[in-house]
Amino acid sequence: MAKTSQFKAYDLRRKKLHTISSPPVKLTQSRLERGEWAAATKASASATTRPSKVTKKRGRFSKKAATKKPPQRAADLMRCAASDEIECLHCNKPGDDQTCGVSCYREFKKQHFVGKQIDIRGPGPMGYGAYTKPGVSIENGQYLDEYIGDLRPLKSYESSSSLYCFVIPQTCVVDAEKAGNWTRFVNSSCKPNVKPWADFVGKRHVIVFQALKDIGPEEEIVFDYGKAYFEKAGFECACDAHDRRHLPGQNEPKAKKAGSRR
Ligand SMILES: C[S@@+](CC[C@H](N)C(=O)[O-])C[C@H]1O[C@@H](n2cnc3c(N)ncnc32)[C@H](O)[C@@H]1O
Repeated sequence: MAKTSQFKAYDLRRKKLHTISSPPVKLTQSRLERGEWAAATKASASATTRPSKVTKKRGRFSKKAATKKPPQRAADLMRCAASDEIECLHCNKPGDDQTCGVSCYREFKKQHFVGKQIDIRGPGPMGYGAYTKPGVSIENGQYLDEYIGDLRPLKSYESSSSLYCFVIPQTCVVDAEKAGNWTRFVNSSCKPNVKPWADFVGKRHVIVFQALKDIGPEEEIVFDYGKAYFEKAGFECACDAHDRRHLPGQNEPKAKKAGSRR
């Protein structure tokens, strides 16, 4: 089971570090609630194998669906099938290469991830946010970290009210509402400085954040959640790239102040 602890945030107004009330809890790797997966697997198996008139007549029930086992561990779920169509972000070898595996994942984390160089600050108008620490800079193109959380069945996405979900196509939903790492605090902006990618490292599915530009010290890390996120959430984006609340991609950017140069 993934280790948990609590997040600390710096309150700029009170100039004090405080513990953010739980949830969320801090994770070092994604976690999976086995009961939830067992129930989802059972439900989808019974939906597939329920004998309709036609299937009963033919006596053909889906054996595969009936025998499908729920994942036991997060790592099992995130493992992707070896294939020459996917490339590891660390070794750049195709996924069916024997030398690519868990060591690529460990090395990639060690070489790139900047979690220790990030501060959580807030609460502010958008709740908490993630910032580079004083003196820390991140180069354009650098991978910052992996988005982790509770791994939920894909089917749960539509009915979920969580505003912390990423979908890994054909795999699962990563939901960081109750638990995750610092990336769960990354707010949305129409002027993003990072972008999340669904990719592969060491035969594992990952969602990784990559810098879109050089990021300076004490700068907020932000990405563009996209219009669909705000439509599902039922509120508009309040980022400061625009004068008023808006849906990403819809409104004109902030009007230039009188006298400002092009
Ligand atoms: C993934 S969380 C980001 C962390 C969050 N600020 C917190 O304190 O937990 C997404 C939530 O942050 C807030 N948020 C982030 N970016 C926003 C934006 N551009 N406009 C309005 N709300 C935003 C919304 O409440 C949204 O549901």
